[in-house]
Amino acid sequence: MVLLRNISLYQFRNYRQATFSFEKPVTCICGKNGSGKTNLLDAVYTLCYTKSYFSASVAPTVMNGTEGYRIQASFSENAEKQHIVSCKYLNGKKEISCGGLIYEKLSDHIGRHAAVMIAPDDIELINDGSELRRKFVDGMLSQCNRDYLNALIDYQRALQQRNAWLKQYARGAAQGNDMLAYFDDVLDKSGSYLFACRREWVNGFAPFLQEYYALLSGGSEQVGLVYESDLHREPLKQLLERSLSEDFRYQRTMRGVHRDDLQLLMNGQPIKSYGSQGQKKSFLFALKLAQYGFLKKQMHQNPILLLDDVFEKLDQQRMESLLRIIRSADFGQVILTDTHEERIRKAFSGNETELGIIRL
Ligand SMILES: Nc1ncnc2c1ncn2[C@@H]1O[C@H](COP(=O)(O)OP(=O)(O)OP(=O)(O)O)[C@@H](O)[C@H]1O
Repeated sequence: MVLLRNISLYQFRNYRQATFSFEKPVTCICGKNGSGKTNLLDAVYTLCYTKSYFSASVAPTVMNGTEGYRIQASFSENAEKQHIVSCKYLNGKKEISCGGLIYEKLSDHIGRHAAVMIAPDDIELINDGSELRRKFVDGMLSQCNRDYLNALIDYQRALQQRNAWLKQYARGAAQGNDMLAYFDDVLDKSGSYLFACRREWVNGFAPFLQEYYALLSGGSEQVGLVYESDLHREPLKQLLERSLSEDFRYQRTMRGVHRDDLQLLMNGQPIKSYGSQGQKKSFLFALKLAQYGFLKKQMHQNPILLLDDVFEKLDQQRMESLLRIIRSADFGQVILTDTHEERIRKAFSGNETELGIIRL
């Protein structure tokens, strides 16, 4: 099992310079509000995914008043085999290396180390629009399928270029349909592949979701998910041709896999509209644990589970269920944060040897 052994942060968020060790299967980062617990989890996430979980742009992750950051961590596969992963950001350029080799493209690092984060604002995955759910699926599939990641990059680039072309055309600054035909070819090839992968993914993912929901809630509700896409009815090429007049009118591409969504269902009804707050929480945790189960199966490695402040928001029964699940043999390294050290110690009483504490 791959384990994170230690991590050093330099000018990352509130850390000028700090090093932390992880010696136990479960590590709890304890400290007062604003002491940097979430930032430390985010540093671990950044080393796995090449970017922050919490900030879309890099600027907020660089310590105020400085020009860049460095995060470096040691991972071990067994007692003899260790390797260093390093992420450096300076003057607008990010560089990642693994085992001393610098990646040509940051995306080449995706899939090397898996992590799953559960954070308080994640409930948006259920309540907000489709973009977050697409990102959730894309993040998961990009981790375990390089062709998916490449197709996603191609699709997004062609989509941006097509939208820019449509705007130029409306201003009279672009002519001819050669470029449009080229964009449509790229969108068709990459988009059709994304669609096929997402359709297959739903079938593999759903059993994990159902299993973890039942374990967490102990309830009798049936949960499920439906992949919604126009491509179920029509090939992408045809769809793009048919919606072209609409695209010209709105100056952007109105149809395609960038409009796909996931319907999250409880007893056949959308959980967003019908679920109680408690059911939504259980659903969210089940989604994330299913992400863990799916990645583990596809990548043949235990992702690192990162739990930010989750016990604060859970009732006693869900907290106990979650602890039982993450301490089972299916789960590897867990790093969590809590303001109350006592709460965590109590939760682990009888299993103290599993628990390490980092005090900030
Ligand atoms: N780029 C940055 N430069 C300097 N400080 C930063 C930067 N980004 C965030 N911080 C500081 O980090 C602190 C927040 O850290 P973090 O969110 O990790 O705290 P926390 O311990 O998780 O808190 P809580 O228990 O409230 O969730 C804040 O004091 C914030 O001002």
